[in-house]
Amino acid sequence: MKRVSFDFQTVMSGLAVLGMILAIVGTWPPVEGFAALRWPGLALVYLAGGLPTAWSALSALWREHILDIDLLMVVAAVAAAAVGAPFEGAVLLTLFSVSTTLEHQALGRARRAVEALMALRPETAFRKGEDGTVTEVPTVELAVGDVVVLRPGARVPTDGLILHGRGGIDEANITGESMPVSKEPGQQVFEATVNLEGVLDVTVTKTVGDSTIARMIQLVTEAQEAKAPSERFSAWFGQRYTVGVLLGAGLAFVVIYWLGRDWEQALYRAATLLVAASPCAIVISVPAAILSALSAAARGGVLFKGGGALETLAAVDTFAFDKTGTLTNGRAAVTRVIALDGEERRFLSLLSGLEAHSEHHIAAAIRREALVHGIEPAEVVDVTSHPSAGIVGHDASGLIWAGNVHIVAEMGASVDHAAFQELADSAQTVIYLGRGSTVLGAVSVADEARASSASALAALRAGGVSRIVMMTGDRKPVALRIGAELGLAPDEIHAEMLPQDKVRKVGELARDGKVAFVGDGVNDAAALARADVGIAMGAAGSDVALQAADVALLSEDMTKLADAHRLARRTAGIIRQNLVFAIGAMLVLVIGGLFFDLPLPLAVIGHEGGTVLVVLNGLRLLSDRIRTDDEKTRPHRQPDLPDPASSRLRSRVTSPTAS
Ligand SMILES: Nc1ncnc2c1ncn2[C@@H]1O[C@H](COP(=O)(O)OP(=O)(O)OP(=O)(O)O)[C@@H](O)[C@H]1O
Ligand SMILES: [Zn+2]
Repeated sequence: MKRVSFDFQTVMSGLAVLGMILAIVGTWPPVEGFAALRWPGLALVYLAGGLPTAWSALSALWREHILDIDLLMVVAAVAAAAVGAPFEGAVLLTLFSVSTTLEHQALGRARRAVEALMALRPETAFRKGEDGTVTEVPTVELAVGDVVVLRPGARVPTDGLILHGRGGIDEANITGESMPVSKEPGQQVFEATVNLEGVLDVTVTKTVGDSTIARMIQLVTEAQEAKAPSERFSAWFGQRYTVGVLLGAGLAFVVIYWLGRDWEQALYRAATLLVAASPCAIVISVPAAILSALSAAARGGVLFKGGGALETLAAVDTFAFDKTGTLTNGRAAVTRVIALDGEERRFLSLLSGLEAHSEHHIAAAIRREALVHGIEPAEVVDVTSHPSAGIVGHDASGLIWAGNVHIVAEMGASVDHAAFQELADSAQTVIYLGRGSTVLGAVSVADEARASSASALAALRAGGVSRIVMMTGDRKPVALRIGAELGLAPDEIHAEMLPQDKVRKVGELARDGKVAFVGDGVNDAAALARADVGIAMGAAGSDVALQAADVALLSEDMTKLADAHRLARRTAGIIRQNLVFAIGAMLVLVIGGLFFDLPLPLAVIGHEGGTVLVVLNGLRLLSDRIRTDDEKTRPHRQPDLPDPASSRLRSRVTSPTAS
């Protein structure tokens, strides 16, 4: 439907240009003998350049009671023809038609930038059967649980988990990062990313319809429909203003006539004013910038759910961060295991059986610990999770629980035991496991700050963010250690917070300015919704968080967040430039039309030229460096490589069992 009208527009402006050439040849004195071409040429311009616009403007007026700005152009052209200046009117219609085509093309380019993602999907995949045979099937036929084989150089057909094999994956398509990420069994791979060197078996976790790319396309499509406040304003303004211009031009006609010019001259002046005062440039200046910025951001792995989120982000001066999985990489590792009865393996079996039911980063760390020691998780049923406290379930002998001191207190247990003292004094997360009111033991879990977090916070501060705070459900000592690594002051660190505490704190911060909250977990959803801009860690975060957020970061690289903030500010700046320029140009033309006998063709050139210029200015955002990962422009960037610290943590694992 869009496509058809776009082609129609191009053909019509082509015909208008042809008509204009005929009219020029027929009018221009040096080319004699072609005078017969003048009238058919002018007629063609009026028909091809004016009729479609008049038709759609009149039907909008009739059906939706909306006065289309384009109608002003047609009225001016007709008025020009009526006073014996059909040639000027034709110039107006031709330029108008050509510039409308250019605008369509330019905005279409911004839209298509995202649609190009679709083209990255591989058409077919190699599915491995039960018996190990491999068949090529269309990607759309893949079901959750299927195993596909990826050869080196192949694109990942849909989201999945690596079952066997390891190697580097180029994720630039969806995260904008040029640095390959090395992956091993158990890690996620995303649709359309490229497997570089390994042979991988991948278990499908999402069908093509639900995959990362499908989600991106959906988000961007929604974004294009959710209009930004300034966009709504210019539409509103355009309406009121168009009526105003029509009335103003009518008034000008009356006044100029009354001042003693003949009616033809007065009408010509009025038509010039109509063109000069048309707000086309003002109305297009905002969507041109926003659409381009949204597309650039999407290609850099930052998805805005609407132009409004982009505009609000530009005004944000306070950033609140969740800790686990947001500022830290969420790849926590178990550092110590204390079983009070000395039976470590049975203890880990019970704990991992309980944590098998949790999505929390801590739970994943505990499961991994059990796995590398070849410990079978115990059977635990009837599990409920207590957000920010722990998890409760039942095994064959009754109620068991795991979590922090909150859940210990809730169960009427006590951790006043010499064996736990060392853990409590450490700067690590401590999880107690208990049965009824008895504590069975504890594990400590340590998580590291993302390599990109410190530089991202520094970049945000450099970009004018005045307050940065960290909020976590974790213990104070852990929060202080991570916070110190990231250069946060103690009063910027808030620990032991329940989900509702985070919401309250965001509300408090919002009293002195716009607040962005960045989080990933189920426990962050309410704070994400409360903040002026909620930003979720997209690919790695929970679906609940993604749902509640206004912006999703698909990249693991935190500096993309600072880039997104910079892009938002740059967009706001370009919108301001566009509005100042458009209003300025309009004032010059109107003054020229009123007091300096500005000829109609000049008014037309000024008007259409200005409109095309603001569109091109907005289009500059399309190539913003957020979508590239140019090392030269990012001196501080550090990739999130598996850091030595986390392998140090794992070094106490003595007998990793090979699969
Ligand atoms: N599944 C679980 N198993 C054990 N303990 C848990 C579990 N979920 C939460 N907890 C306990 O509750 C604490 C707070 O959890 P919460 O999810 O609110 O914060 P977090 O995700 O650890 O940190 P952040 O708020 O920075 O993301 C954890 O540090 C842990 O002690
Ligand atoms: Zn216009």
